[in-house]
Amino acid sequence: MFLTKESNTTGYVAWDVDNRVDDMESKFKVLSDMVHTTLEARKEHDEALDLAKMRVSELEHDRQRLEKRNEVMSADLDSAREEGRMLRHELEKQRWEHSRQIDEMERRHRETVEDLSRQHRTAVDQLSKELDHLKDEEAKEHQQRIDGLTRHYQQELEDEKQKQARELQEMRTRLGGEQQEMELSLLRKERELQEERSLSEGLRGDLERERALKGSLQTNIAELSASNTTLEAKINSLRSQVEFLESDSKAQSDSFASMEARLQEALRVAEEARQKLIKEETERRVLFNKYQELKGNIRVMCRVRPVLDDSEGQQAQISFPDEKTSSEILLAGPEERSSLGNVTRKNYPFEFDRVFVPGTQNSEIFDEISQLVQSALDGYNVCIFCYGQTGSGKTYTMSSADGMIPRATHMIYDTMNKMKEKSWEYTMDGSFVEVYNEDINDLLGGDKRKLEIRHDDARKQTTILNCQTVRLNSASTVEMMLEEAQKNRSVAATKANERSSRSHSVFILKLVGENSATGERCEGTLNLVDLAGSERLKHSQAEGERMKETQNINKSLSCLGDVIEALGKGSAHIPYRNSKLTHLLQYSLGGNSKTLMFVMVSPLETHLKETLTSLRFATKVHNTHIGTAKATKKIRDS
Ligand SMILES: Nc1ncnc2c1ncn2[C@@H]1O[C@H](COP(=O)(O)OP(=O)(O)OP(=O)(O)O)[C@@H](O)[C@H]1O
Repeated sequence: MFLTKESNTTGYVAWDVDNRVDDMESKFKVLSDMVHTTLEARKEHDEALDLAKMRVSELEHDRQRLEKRNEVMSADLDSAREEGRMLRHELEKQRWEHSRQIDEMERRHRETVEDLSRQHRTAVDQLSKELDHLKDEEAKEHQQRIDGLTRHYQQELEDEKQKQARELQEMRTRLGGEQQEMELSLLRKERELQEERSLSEGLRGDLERERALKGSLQTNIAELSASNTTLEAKINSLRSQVEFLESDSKAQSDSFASMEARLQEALRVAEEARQKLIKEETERRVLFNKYQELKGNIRVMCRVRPVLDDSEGQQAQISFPDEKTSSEILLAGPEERSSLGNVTRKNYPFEFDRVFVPGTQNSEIFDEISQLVQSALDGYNVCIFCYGQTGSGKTYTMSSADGMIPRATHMIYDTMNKMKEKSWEYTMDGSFVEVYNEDINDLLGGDKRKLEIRHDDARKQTTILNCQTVRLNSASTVEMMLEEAQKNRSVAATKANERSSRSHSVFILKLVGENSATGERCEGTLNLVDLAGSERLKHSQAEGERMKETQNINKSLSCLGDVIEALGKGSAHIPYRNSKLTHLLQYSLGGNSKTLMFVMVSPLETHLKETLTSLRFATKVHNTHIGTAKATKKIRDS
């Protein structure tokens, strides 16, 4: 193929010479620029080469200079080495010289020391000889002084002995006299005790007499009120006669005057009888409470419930040996098998203030405690407990329809009404609480706020803040109150009995009496306490809520025991605050109050162990003697 004018090769057009010349020229220019640049670079390289060459010759010069210096320095080093060797030699020489001198000095020093020690030993020997001599002299002198002092003190001792013997003799004589006097005063005291005993016997007699007197007074009152009625009838008939006779005759007016005089006389006799009655009542109170004090302020009674039906199981062997005093109970313990196979039973006798056999009715029980209810009316703080295992009859005794609570309130009403004749006006307020898991709950509903215990130390009274109190002014209010309490207790548990065995219930009656004639005022409290089932003391396998309950019941029952024990011992600190129950009953347990504990006993063989535990606890309480009670009574400021 040939290039033609029409050839259309990109950037190359044949026959376009001018363009090709321009192109060539520009290429040539580029080439000449390149040559020029290369030449300049070469010139620069040449210059750099010259410079390097110069530097090489400089370095060569330096190397030669350094070599020369090196030679000089190695010559110096050689001479220094030679010098070092000579110095070492010199040092060795010096060291040898020194050690020789040291040895020499040591030898001389040793000789000096030996010399000195020889001198020292001689001096010490000399001194010890002198010391021995001095010691001998001193010892002799001391011995002489000791001998002198011994003689002197022996003389003094002898004198003192004689003096003591004389004094002993005198004391013996004096003691003999005093002993005689003591024996005499002991005899006197015994006589006084005898007299006190006969006085107490006398008091008992007095009380009996007072009782008889009271009976006769009551008959007198009845007679007087009968004669009063007759007199009133007479007065009426006389009045009509007077009206009739007032027609004016002298005889009529005389007879009217004599009748008037007789009437006045009758009224005066009636007033005298009334005054005497008031006085007798005050005396009765004093004698009655003295009699109570003689019996002791903590009393324990035992009640055995009957077997309810055959399905209850085998009956335990319980007997009541002393029918006369009704104060003993004898239990045949569980069967024990000896190694020879003989079966025996141990006997467990217990004695209390009173033991009630299974058939006893609530009315009989109440007869026994009515005196304590009377004490509450007389201004004492009284506490009646029911203690025992579940199902032993606590609730039956305390709050069944004819239990102690309704009976006590009825008796109080009757007494309150009778006391009005003797110028006593009473008010009775009741509250009902339960202590469950160390919390106090209001069994009468209340306002659901937390209950708090408040003590008034001056009045020896306790109040429960936020607790509903009901003024009990009729028998029906008590029944309504008990119903309400039972309802609230049942709400708290599926079975009412279940709850009653797990909590303590406390029925509190506050009694305030005022006598308008004598100005006397008294404030008493009657607490009726149904305790939680005591067998829970043992059941510790319970869990959760039940475990908490069991622990709280255990705690409060053992605290009750501790409080009674501390009171019996007369301890300075009584641990009332260790449980809610004892804290609540603080003023109703102890020296200033009267306490009665009922220990309830089941008649069944299966409950034998629990029965023994309950009776042992009750015996501990029975053996406690608590000091004299005092009524909260004062004469009103006039
Ligand atoms: N003296 C008695 N005469 C007749 N029945 C009685 C007597 N004592 C108890 N009972 C009956 O025995 C049963 C158990 O008595 P109660 O509920 O009073 O026992 P409790 O000790 O209060 O038990 P808990 O600790 O569970 O409250 C009741 O059915 C009750 O009526």
